Amino acid sequence: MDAAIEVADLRKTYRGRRTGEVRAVDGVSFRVERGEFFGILGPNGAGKTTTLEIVEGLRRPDSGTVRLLGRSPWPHSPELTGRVGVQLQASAFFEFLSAEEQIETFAELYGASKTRGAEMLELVGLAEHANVRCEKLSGGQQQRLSIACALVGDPELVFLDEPTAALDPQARRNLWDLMRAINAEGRTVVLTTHYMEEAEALCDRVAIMDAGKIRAVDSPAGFVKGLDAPTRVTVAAGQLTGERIDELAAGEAVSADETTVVFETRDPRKLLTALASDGALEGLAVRTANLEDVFLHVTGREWRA
Ligand SMILES: Nc1ncnc2c1ncn2[C@@H]1O[C@H](COP(=O)(O)OP(=O)(O)OP(=O)(O)O)[C@@H](O)[C@H]1O
Repeated sequence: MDAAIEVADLRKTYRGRRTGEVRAVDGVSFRVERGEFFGILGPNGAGKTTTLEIVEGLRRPDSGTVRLLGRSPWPHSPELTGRVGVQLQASAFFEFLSAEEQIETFAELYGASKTRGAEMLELVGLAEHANVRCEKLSGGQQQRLSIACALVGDPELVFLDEPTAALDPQARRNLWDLMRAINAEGRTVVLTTHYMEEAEALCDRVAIMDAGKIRAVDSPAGFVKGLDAPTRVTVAAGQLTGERIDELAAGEAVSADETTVVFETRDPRKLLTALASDGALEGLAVRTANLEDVFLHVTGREWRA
């Protein structure tokens, strides 16, 4: 079976009078398997949206090739229409339509039934707001409606471009559950995000993008493991003697001041067991490496989303 997406050496340069030349996409290649939850993670301006638009067939690259479910998305391929769902920005809605009218418009476009439209509103938790005009929906509700519209044609592959941008934490978590459910149904999901924890929580694999290039692709756990970074274990000072601190550090890095003792260990389980038996767990905080550390390692720059 063909891969869901195969992208080879994509390039796109924008030329503006004020901005000059911007190499938005600068030699991007990646492959997404069917059923995968694939993330493109990068700070603002990294080139995520441009990449996605090219892959979706909405924008033409200067060079490079894209295969979407085994076909070229450019020029427009009618065979891909129902098979691929693209989440449009909520601002693309007709604001005077109700949620129900909006999804029915999309359903018609994709040749889906009105019933399917109603089911999708139900799925994203908007059934009770079916008669509310789009402009009156909250930000989170509009994002959910745009996801419902992307799903109405029953696509195999769904593109979501920063779906949780500007949402409050609760609305974001709700959308995470929805995205997980969409993927669990067997659909391939491609998500762009500049939220580290979102990529970490949802994606099977993540492409880290910066300045028009994909710097690395791996699973979140694979990235962190590859870093081989120590775990930082912090406890409140005053619970351990200096001698005991050295003993527990067992030759690994440790720092102490008046308020805290910070161990950097590659064997956190052993250290935590020892701290527990010493009764020295007050103020305990454990921090393992995360994608932020990975970004720094991969790009040489601090994360600046
Ligand atoms: N239509 C355009 N004309 C000129 N420059 C553009 C255009 N669209 C994007 N750019 C520039 O190309 C670069 C990549 O933008 P793009 O929107 O693809 O990045 P992004 O990673 O999606 O960022 P964001 O999260 O801010 O949308 C940026 O420097 C941006 O200013």
